[in-house]
Amino acid sequence: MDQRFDVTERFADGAQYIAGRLREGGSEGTHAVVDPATGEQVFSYRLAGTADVDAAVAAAETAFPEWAGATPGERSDAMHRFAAALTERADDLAHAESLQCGKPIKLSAEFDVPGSIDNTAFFAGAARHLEGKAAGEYSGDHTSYIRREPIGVIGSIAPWNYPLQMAAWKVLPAIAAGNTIVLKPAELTPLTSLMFAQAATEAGLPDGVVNVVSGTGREAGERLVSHPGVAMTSFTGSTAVGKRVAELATATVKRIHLELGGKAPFVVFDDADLAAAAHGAIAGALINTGQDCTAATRAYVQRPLYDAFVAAVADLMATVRLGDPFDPHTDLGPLISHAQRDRVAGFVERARGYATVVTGGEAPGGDLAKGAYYRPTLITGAPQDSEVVQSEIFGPVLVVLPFDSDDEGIALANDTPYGLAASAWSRDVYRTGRASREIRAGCVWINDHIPIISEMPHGGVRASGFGKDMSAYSFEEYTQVKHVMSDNTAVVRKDWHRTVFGDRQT
Ligand SMILES: NC(=O)c1ccc[n+]([C@@H]2O[C@H](COP(=O)([O-])OP(=O)(O)OC[C@H]3O[C@@H](n4cnc5c(N)ncnc54)[C@H](O)[C@@H]3O)[C@@H](O)[C@H]2O)c1
Ligand SMILES: C[N+](C)(C)CC=O
Repeated sequence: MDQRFDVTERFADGAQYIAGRLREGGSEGTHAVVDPATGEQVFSYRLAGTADVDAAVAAAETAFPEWAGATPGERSDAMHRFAAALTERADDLAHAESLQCGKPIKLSAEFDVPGSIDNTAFFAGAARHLEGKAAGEYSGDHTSYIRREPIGVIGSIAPWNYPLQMAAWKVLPAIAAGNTIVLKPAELTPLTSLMFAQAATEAGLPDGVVNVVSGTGREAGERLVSHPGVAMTSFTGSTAVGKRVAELATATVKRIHLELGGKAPFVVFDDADLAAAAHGAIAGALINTGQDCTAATRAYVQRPLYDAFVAAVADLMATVRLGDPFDPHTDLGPLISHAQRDRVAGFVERARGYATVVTGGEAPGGDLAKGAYYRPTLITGAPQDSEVVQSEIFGPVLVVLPFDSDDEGIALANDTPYGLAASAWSRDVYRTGRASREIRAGCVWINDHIPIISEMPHGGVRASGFGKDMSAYSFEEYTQVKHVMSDNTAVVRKDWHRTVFGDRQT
């Protein structure tokens, strides 16, 4: 463990952040945050029990009227201060993110943290842009107008792969719109969500606007989704858990937003820039050790480029530097846990029975043996209906398959239950245009794979869920539209009353 960041001291009061202060969880259980690069425990905390969730929801309910009643400009000012507070803490945030996830520090410092700060600044601006239809006399006798209102207390649940970014994506549009929130990060990775909430308080957001409960899905998560005081559930995680969350949220008629798993295709047409595509495949497949919902997982390469693409990707994979996440030269850190490493290895071992493991397919030895590391892995020859092509592996594994016609490439890209992201590689604008129209996904990149930006939405279709994170679309997810219709005629018996009462005099 890196000694520059004393987690135990920082979270000595506990890992629940309720009404503007840290406190111990009330569950019987404890949970250890483990540095996956070493297997050593970083921090142990008492998990949130259902009473902690209830207390957090109560704090959010108490804070709601004042926060919802603040002007958009006041909320915006507070969120600009929030962005500044995060900027001051950028190094600590990057450090904590790498410590709890095993992410290379260059990824935390150059992607996760600045991206989250930029999101905060974006939603500070979005707070002042409430969209609606024009007010007007649509019936002739009445003036109609739209109010865009906050929903209430939001209960959000996040995964472990990008804990800070996920906290930002859940919290920021919600509070910009005037809601208050209870966030449950994954139990493996609570640290940066807690620091994010602390920064909100330090920036002057009222106590109870942002609360964090650190607990398990079964106990804290299910209570949060079922809680009668929570008006909306927003969830990011696996499709399997998302289905359970949807069931629970539906039982209490909550609005739901589900960001679920992915199995992104990477379609390379025969006129593509081969070197660019091979580099893009490495970056897209290996970012965050492949633990990325939008990671390139299935490369479909048109036959004339297929052999050269496989060779180029295998060569590049051999140059990827696995190592200490805190070494600025490290490209690939460990997986989140030894259990996740073993899960990934299980997919690869089973694939040996029906496909070819071209490179990788093993954990490294030597100094890295105690961490949850796994070598970048390239698989060919897997049938389209096989497990490695159809299931989300969530590790540094890329499967490459050939295709012949453009029709076939697009059909194969669409042939999994998921629809989160995809990319198409070609120099021909008609081919990439067709791919962007016909591939069923929430995002299609052209000649790139992975970049995201605060102004544009992220979210899936089909088994990848529904709803949007980031952008003005996400802001709208966290507001509800109310129609106000005001009579202007001031007569007792209006024309339309005859539709109900007829012409009789009463
Ligand atoms: N679509 C996206 O934007 C996006 C982004 C990041 C990750 N993901 C997905 O997340 C998954 C990896 O993350 P994970 O392993 O943490 O996912 P997960 O579904 O196991 O857990 C996600 C969260 O749900 C909680 N949870 C578990 N069981 C629950 C229950 N019964 N009720 C309520 N909450 C429960 C967990 O504690 C965690 O906080 C992958 O499938 C990945 O694709 C999707
Ligand atoms: C958050 N994002 C889009 C970078 C990756 C999702 O796992």
